[in-house]
Amino acid sequence: MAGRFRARLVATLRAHRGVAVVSLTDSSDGDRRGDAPNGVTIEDDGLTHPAPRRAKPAPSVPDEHAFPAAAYEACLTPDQVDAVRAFEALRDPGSAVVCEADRGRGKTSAAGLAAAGLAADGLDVRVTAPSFRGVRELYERADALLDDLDVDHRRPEHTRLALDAGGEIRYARPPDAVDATDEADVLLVDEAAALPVRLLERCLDADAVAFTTTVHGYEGAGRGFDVRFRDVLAESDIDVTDVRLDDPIRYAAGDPVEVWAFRALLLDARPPVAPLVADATPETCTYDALDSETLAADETLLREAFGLLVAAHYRTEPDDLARLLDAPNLSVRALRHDGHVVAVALLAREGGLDADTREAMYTGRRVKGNMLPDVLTSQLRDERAAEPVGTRVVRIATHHAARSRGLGSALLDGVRAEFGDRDWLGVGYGATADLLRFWARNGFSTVHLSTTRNDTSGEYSVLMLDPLSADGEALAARHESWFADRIADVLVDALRDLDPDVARAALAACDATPAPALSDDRWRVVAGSAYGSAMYSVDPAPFRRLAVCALVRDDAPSLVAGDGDDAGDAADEADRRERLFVLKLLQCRSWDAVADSLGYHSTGQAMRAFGDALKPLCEAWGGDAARAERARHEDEEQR
Ligand SMILES: CC(=O)SCCNC(=O)CCNC(=O)[C@H](O)C(C)(C)COP(=O)(O)OP(=O)(O)OC[C@H]1O[C@@H](n2cnc3c(N)ncnc32)[C@H](O)[C@@H]1OP(=O)(O)O
Ligand SMILES: Nc1ncnc2c1ncn2[C@@H]1O[C@H](COP(=O)(O)OP(=O)(O)OP(=O)(O)O)[C@@H](O)[C@H]1O
Repeated sequence: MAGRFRARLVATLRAHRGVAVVSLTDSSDGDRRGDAPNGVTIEDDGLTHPAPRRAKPAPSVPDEHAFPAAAYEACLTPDQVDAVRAFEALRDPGSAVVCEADRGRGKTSAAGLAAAGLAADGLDVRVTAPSFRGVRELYERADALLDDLDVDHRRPEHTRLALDAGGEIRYARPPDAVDATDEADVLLVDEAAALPVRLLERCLDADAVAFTTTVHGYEGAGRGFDVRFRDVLAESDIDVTDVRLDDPIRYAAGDPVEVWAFRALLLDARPPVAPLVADATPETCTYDALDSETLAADETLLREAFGLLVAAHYRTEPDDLARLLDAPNLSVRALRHDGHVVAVALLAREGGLDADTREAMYTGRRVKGNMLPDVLTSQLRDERAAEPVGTRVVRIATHHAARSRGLGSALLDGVRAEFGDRDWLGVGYGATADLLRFWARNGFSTVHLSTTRNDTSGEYSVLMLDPLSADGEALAARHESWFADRIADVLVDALRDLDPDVARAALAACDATPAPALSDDRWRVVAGSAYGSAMYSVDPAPFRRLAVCALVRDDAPSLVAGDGDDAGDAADEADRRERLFVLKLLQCRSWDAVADSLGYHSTGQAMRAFGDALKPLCEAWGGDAARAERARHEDEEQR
């Protein structure tokens, strides 16, 4: 049997009850049991005694209900009735519903019945989920219920169901849904655990919001719905109604195939329980290579390592387990405390490609398993990029009970030491300001920001490199300096909606040293605008260049000159001025929008802060031209 994943499937199929196993044979001596056709041997008929039966608890219409009775008559289980009833709370602004269930318990269908009930009341219902595919069931239930109710409705678009009398059900991708919470009366978030907590928090801006989540399965382990988002909900003043569906619909209770699928695909893999790793520190841990043979042979270790990787990522699929066990270019490294996995990294060997393959990659052929060199080669047109060999950190995660004590960094140190004979370490991930800081502190430098958003998380990806050899240095250096050169033009275009804090963090993490390189004429415009009444709008380019230098260079001065009395206030204002540079100079927003989003009292105040922020830059880099301009303005003021 080729492949550890296939071997696992076969072994678990044989070990689990309720799975029929037949062999195809050449002989015609027929079956060993009963009436199988020639050439087929039934090894196990898979029948269980008694056969699993779907319990048929009769759902009934609750005595009191706000949605039409037909919504409850359409339910298949009493649990589903309770869920639809709980969704009634959404008719009141300021409410939230959390509906939890295992797979196949009918939660998406319950949300569909509720959506129809709400829309029939004239409400606009916005539905979001990691993909539209996941909410087709919701639309089917809603459509059928509206038919039952004789409510006239149309489907003008695939993703929109509009009631003639008003009210609609409309799908939006998660990033778009959170940008438009004020456009609907109710927001329904399906598979909420598969979304980043940052987006879930923004969902709370909706008038009324419901989250449905899978308890088990990869999504249930996803980062943070239970760990962090529950706390956010508890601390908010929103009225939360919780409801849980246990009655199975898709399968019978205890269905052997469901049990087998859970086990074989590790749908319930979890990191070790917190007390086992609570005392872990870099000093108590061992750095271990978990090769795929070891993982395949040690179920507990596999569950812990895979469980941690799943918990660190929004969208895990069965393919990921197959890759972990079989992909030749992947490997797993972990820190273990008392044998338990407390931090884990999935690594890929990338690059080291010969000239022909590099040329093919350059001309557009996908060369599998080379994400980072591929982007540098095919998008950034660097045909030499795939020559050096590197280690890409595909995923890394530290147990939630042991974060921020140096374990993630220690694991990266171990990886760096082990793979020090390669040219680079690299990483690509959905950029957030916190993660950028984590990687920057670990020596990684920004070389690229993607120009399209991730459909589900709304994040832009960042690519970072940590060079380990002279070839790695050369690769990183040319992409760092190119990134610093081109980023201003990207921020005004494809990245004009990038969060300014992500932009700041990405620029700060870039190890380039761009030079202002301004002519004296241009320094006079900049200094004239810092110290006098010259206007930046007559020649924005030098200001934009200076903004990049200020945000990228390690030796850039603070944008708040002098040591004020209150260092904390000065640091806050320096942060705000950096955001001002991003929004105004790099993303070219209007003064009104900038003042508004940064909390300046007026555009005048924002403009003065802008002028003041330029002064330290003139002093550090402006030379004689800027000094002379300053002196002339000071003379003028004294006169
Ligand atoms: C490619 C990818 O996978 S990108 C996605 C990364 N993974 C995730 O986002 C999953 C969820 N997050 C995690 O698992 C973790 O937060 C990780 C992997 C990002 C970081 O792991 P940690 O073990 O917390 O890292 P580590 O402790 O080394 O550094 C994190 C912080 O601790 C601080 N720190 C480092 N060493 C110490 C120490 N000895 N004592 C106290 N704090 C420390 C760092 O300064 C850093 O500060 P920050 O949190 O303010 O940024
Ligand atoms: N009230 C209902 N009427 C008709 N079919 C239903 C109803 N509720 C559930 N089902 C059927 O049961 C199956 C599971 O339902 P649904 O997709 O709503 O569950 P789920 O809990 O969201 O599951 P998953 O997380 O796997 O998507 C679907 O195939 C659906 O067609």
